[in-house]
Amino acid sequence: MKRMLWILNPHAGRGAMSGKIIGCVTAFQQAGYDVTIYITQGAQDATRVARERAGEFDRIVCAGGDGTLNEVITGLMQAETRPVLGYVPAGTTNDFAFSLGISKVPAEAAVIAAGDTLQALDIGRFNDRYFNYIAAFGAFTEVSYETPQQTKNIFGRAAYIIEGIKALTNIKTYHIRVNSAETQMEDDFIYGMVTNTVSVGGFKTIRPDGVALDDGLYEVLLIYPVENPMELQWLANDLLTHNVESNRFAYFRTSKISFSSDDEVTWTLDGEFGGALHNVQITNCSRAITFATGKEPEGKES
Ligand SMILES: Nc1ncnc2c1ncn2[C@@H]1O[C@H](COP(=O)(O)OP(=O)(O)OP(=O)(O)O)[C@@H](O)[C@H]1O
Repeated sequence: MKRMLWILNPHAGRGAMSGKIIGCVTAFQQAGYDVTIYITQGAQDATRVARERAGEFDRIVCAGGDGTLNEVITGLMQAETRPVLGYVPAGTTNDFAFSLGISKVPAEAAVIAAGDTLQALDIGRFNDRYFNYIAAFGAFTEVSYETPQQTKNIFGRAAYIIEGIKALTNIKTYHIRVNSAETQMEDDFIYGMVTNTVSVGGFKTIRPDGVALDDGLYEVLLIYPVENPMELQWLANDLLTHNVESNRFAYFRTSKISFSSDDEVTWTLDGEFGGALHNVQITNCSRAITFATGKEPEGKES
């Protein structure tokens, strides 16, 4: 029999998994798996268990929100062998899962998690940590925790965030040196994000050729300071209309990028606190994780 480790955060999504476990385990067993369930006991427990036990199983399935998924992926990145990863979303937002066509209904997600539709995913290495879909800094990073599902892409997401902070008067500016093979700059920024676009709830991409989750590239968006509410409005418009020629932000794609600053910059990784840091090195670990997904994972839906 195939062996599965199911790592489950009992508190994710305010206990969203309670009452759903029988349906999920049934789906796993019907797919031919002998299931071991591990209930996480606190922060970082999912990372430890994934790292230590990955080699014992044919598949690992995570049930939780973005935070738990991030922890499991971190554990897999640190493990010697990496079994296929399945995901039963049980958080409050689940941007990442929906962009991969994974069902909101746990028993349906379990069928996908145990299924044979597989997709390689790029994983971001962020100093000695990892992220699945987004690393961001700036004044609005708390807001980005709550990005709604209808936000379709990197620009839409940023524009939404900016809409949300129009009432704020003091937007902090960060002086940062940015270095990648494609771009070197030193400037003031109010916000920045490095993201695997499609996975930020983004079914549409700004490039007609589409953006893949396994192309080894991240999209980088760095927003320059705004002086007044009118400029903030123009910035939001440029983002919403995908005006990549705008001089209000810098936008490019890269596989490796570093940020350094004299002052500490607070980052978020997949919506969780990523640290207050002077130096950040981000590398795209191309196709590092094989993920069990639903249908049509990229660029097809809206
Ligand atoms: N037994 C536990 N008790 C308390 N916290 C836990 C436990 N197990 C895991 N955690 C922590 O809970 C954190 C939040 O989980 P997660 O992000 O998956 O759920 P969520 O916050 O409800 O979902 P979302 O982030 O999608 O809104 C994880 O980062 C993890 O460290």
